[in-house]
Amino acid sequence: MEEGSTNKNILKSPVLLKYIFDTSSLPKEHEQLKQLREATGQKYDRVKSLMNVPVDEAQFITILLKIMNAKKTLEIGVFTGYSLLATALALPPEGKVIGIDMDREAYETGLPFIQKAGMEHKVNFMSGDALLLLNDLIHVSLFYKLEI
Ligand SMILES: C[S@@+](CC[C@H](N)C(=O)[O-])C[C@H]1O[C@@H](n2cnc3c(N)ncnc32)[C@H](O)[C@@H]1O
Repeated sequence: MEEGSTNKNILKSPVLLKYIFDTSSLPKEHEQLKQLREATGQKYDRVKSLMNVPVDEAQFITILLKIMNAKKTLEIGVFTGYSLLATALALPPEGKVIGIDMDREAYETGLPFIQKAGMEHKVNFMSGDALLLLNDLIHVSLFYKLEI
């Protein structure tokens, strides 16, 4: 299977997928995303590593975020942070992404690459059960009339 590809890829034609990966997706992958993906593959088994979005899907998310001119995003389920970092890279300098995951160790596996990419200032990671934390976020923002 092509590096960075999984059976979760958007494209289902293996030949077209290989062409797009070789000529576009992999050459365009940000160096820190590549390193985060490799570090995830080294720490976790193949099945668990596949929890990260594949490279083509992350690039599709990037396009959507840019078209929308997104400034604030919420990521529920971060794992080692591949899509979190792809999101942070796509946001403008003042952009913010709140990431929630109960698995802090997984987030900390990807954190050095978020830092090396200079994106840590955009990321607010919350460790815990998203169902509970989202309720807290709603109540705090309503109480303080905050725009989260
Ligand atoms: C598929 S992975 C996320 C992958 C990530 N979005 C990416 O593409 O790089 C799903 C993550 O959701 C987390 N998760 C599952 N249920 C959760 C919950 N109730 N609250 C917080 N995190 C949860 C798991 O710990 C896991 O890390």
